[in-house]
Amino acid sequence: MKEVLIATKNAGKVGEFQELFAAYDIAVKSLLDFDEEITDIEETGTTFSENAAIKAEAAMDHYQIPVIADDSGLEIDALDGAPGVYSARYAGKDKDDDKNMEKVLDELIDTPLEKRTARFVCAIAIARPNEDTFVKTGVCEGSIALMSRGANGFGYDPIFIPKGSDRTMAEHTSEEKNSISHRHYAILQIEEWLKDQS
Ligand SMILES: O=c1nc[nH]c2c1ncn2[C@H]1C[C@H](O)[C@@H](COP(=O)(O)OP(=O)(O)OP(=O)(O)O)O1
Ligand SMILES: [Mg+2]
Repeated sequence: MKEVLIATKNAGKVGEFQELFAAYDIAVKSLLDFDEEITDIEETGTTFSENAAIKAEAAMDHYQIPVIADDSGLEIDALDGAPGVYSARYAGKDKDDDKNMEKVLDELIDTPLEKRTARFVCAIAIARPNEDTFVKTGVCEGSIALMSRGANGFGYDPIFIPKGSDRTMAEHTSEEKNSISHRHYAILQIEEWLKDQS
């Protein structure tokens, strides 16, 4: 089975890529599998696409193999698109999912349900030695719940209700999430490349 390196240290993402790439017969390795630390890659871009390319290229430069990176996050309309590219570090550098969700819920405390529209965005970059990097994006529309519910998934899943559902993403099974997620839609756009790998 072919193996692909995902330049991420987020175990939640790794698990989803493992599930989603199984359909292409591709096994997943991540930066969590290497003892040797590639120093924390700084996400200095202003868009998900820029940050995905930065992460993929940094790891590709280091290992000299094709690398995939995922930069993703939550855009909330009532907060002018925040937390956006700052999703992981919204409540501070320690990247605490619970604190991040609490901050969002606090900021939306006076915002009624119909004005809590939001979306998950996922940019996936593929960087290869001596070739141009390309980036594709997927989106999952929804809204922010009034309180956190559910235990599946990761990140902001307990406060995100996908459009058309009455459950939070964290109340969806992984199979359900993987058929509607921003990550799923981004991966559909790199299908050709994935099929060439296996
Ligand atoms: O499916 C998702 N369900 C819930 N939350 C999600 C999802 N996808 C991204 N998110 C949130 C988590 C984190 O707050 C931010 C990603 O930030 P992002 O910089 O891309 O990832 P990260 O720093 O955790 O790991 P890394 O940069 O090593 O890939 O958006
Ligand atoms: Mg990050």
